[in-house]
Order: sequence, then structure tokens, then C-alpha cells
Amino acid sequence: MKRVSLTQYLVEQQREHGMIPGQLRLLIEVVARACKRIAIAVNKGALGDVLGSASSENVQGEVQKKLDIISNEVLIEANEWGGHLAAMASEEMDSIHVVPNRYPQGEYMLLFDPLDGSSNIDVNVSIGTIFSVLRKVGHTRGVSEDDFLQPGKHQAAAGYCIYGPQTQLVLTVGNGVVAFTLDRETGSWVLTQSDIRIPEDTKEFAINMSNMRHWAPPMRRYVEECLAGKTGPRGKDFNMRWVASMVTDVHRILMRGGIFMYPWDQREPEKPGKLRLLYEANPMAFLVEQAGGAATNGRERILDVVPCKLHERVSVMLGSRNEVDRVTAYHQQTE
Ligand SMILES: O=P(O)(O)OC[C@H]1O[C@](O)(COP(=O)(O)O)[C@@H](O)[C@@H]1O
Ligand SMILES: [Mg+2]
Ligand SMILES: [Mg+2]
Repeated sequence: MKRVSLTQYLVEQQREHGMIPGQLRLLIEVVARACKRIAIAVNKGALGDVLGSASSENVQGEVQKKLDIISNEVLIEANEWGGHLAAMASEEMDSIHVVPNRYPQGEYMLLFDPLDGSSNIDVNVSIGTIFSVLRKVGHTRGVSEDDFLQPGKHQAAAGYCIYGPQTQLVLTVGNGVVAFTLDRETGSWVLTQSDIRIPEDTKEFAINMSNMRHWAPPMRRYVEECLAGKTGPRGKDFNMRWVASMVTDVHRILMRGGIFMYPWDQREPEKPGKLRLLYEANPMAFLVEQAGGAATNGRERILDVVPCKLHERVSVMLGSRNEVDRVTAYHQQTE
């Protein structure tokens, strides 16, 4: 079988399909290289002294894990040098990181959740890195936080790296979704799946059920109907999965279908949800739509939401189209 590398795939997207300019190709390669370095740190675990918490909190008041900080530093350092970027934003940083003038400058902006699934680091369960690429619009000099406040439909590329039994990079540049597997012997990313498609129907849902008592009525209705199984209104039995690493839950959905939900709940009623729009929901929504699925916040398409601030939160319902349409309709009916 002919092995296609990440570089070959990207060159093809650039030259034959005209999907990406050269700068974006190089930027994605730098992100992929950084993910390789993070994968090495993840694999070392206790041997590399990377497990456990650091003594700091991030802007959302969450205690940072050592790997959150290491992964953030790896991504910043790699992309400052060769990323063709104007600036970066991360779940782990209070404000944007403008690329200093001494480095090559570019027109792109990189956003990331450097380490997703932090609660799974110390228990050796799959975790990941999520990234999104936007282009700076307008010709104003310099770059500010406002430049990042674009709806997700403007993303030029998005993807994630999953650190699981295999290390995989899943990517979209707006021309479908592809997956690469890291060949540890050669150190290269090899294309292992192209044209990933999410089936329209599913019998598998993913949600943190322990929050059920806090949900809004439409959310409760949807899940109760799933739980009622064959003799309930849905007329079929559902299975449930919840890894608590968004990367891993969404990866499963891209591989075999399903619906993932992290809805608004009453624990923090003033926040629209737990997940972050710019670092988690937007890149995953772009991937899911490119794979034929759907992604909403219960009211509208996630990719249409115009962010008001960098660390904005959002309700998330994504995956197999017919299930996402159903749970979205339940929310819309109650408005
Ligand atoms: O413990 P919970 O609330 O079920 O949280 C699970 C969710 O929180 C997250 O872990 C948040 O990600 P971080 O690890 O980047 O903070 C998501 O990946 C996941 O879907
Ligand atoms: Mg996360
Ligand atoms: Mg994180």
C-alpha cells in the first residue's frame, strides 16, 4: 500500500485542490510537529515527571496540570519560530500571545486547547490537543483580541491530536476530514483514513449523566427518551459512553457515529455551557460538519455563533445529524 504522509497530503491540498495557501500548509506542519513533542511527554508519564498538578490556576479558575502547562509551552515555542502567525490564543492563557517582531510574521491566528481531558492525565486514559486556525481580516496594523472574535465558519483549518493507544492527527482544511497515525519508528504522520463520514443515525449518546438533575427540560426529555429504549417513544435501545475527554468522545463519534452533548445546566446558570467556543466547540464543530454531521448549541449552528470574548463558553450538541436535529428541535420548541 502506498504511504501518504501529512506533507504529501497538504501539498496535494495546496497544489491540486487549491484548498490551502503555502503559509497555512507550513503552519499545520508546525502544529503537527509540536503535537509529536507533546505525545512524547504524554508517553513518558511518571518517567518524565509530567503527571500531577502544577501550583497554578488558569483564567477560568481551574487548577492547571503539569501537562497543561508543558503542552501550552510546546505549542507557543514551536509556532513562534516557524508558524507564519500573527498571534495565538490558548485556553491556558489569560490573553492573546502576539508573535514578537523578531520572528517571521504571518496573517494567521492559531487557537488551541493544549491538553484536553486534563482529569484523565493521571489515570492513563486518552487525552488530546485541539486546534483551530483563523485568518486575520482587515488591514489594520498589529493584532488584537477583537481579531479573534470571528464565528467558527471562518476557520481556515481545524483538528486535534489524540494521545491514545495510537497517536493520531485528525484534520480538516475545509475539504473533508482525514486522519493520520504517527509511525513511531519513522517519526512520520501516515494517512490512515480519508473521507471520514459520520452516519446520520446512531444508537449511542455521550453526556455526563451525573448532571441530569441540573439540565433544562428539553435536554432531560431527549435523554429520558433514549433511556426508555425499545418500549419508549424512540422504539430502540441506546448505549451510552462518556470518557470525559472531549477529544476522545468526539473521536469515537467521527469513527462510528453517536451524539455528544455538554449542555447548559443550573450549576452555573450565567454561563452558556462548560466547553469553550473558540478552543473546543468551534474546531470540533468544523470537523463534525465536514464529516457530514451537525453541531449546535441547542438553538443555532455552533459555527454561526459570533463570540463576544476570547474565553466564551457554549452549550454543545454534535455528531450524527438526525439526533442533533432532534435534540435541537426539542430546545427550539420550548422557546
Ligand atoms: O468532568 P466533566 O464535566 O464530565 O468534564 C468533561 C469535559 O471537560 C473537558 O475535560 C474540558 O477540557 P480540559 O481538560 O481542556 O479542561 C472536556 O474535554 C470534557 O468533555
Ligand atoms: Mg478541553
Ligand atoms: Mg485543556
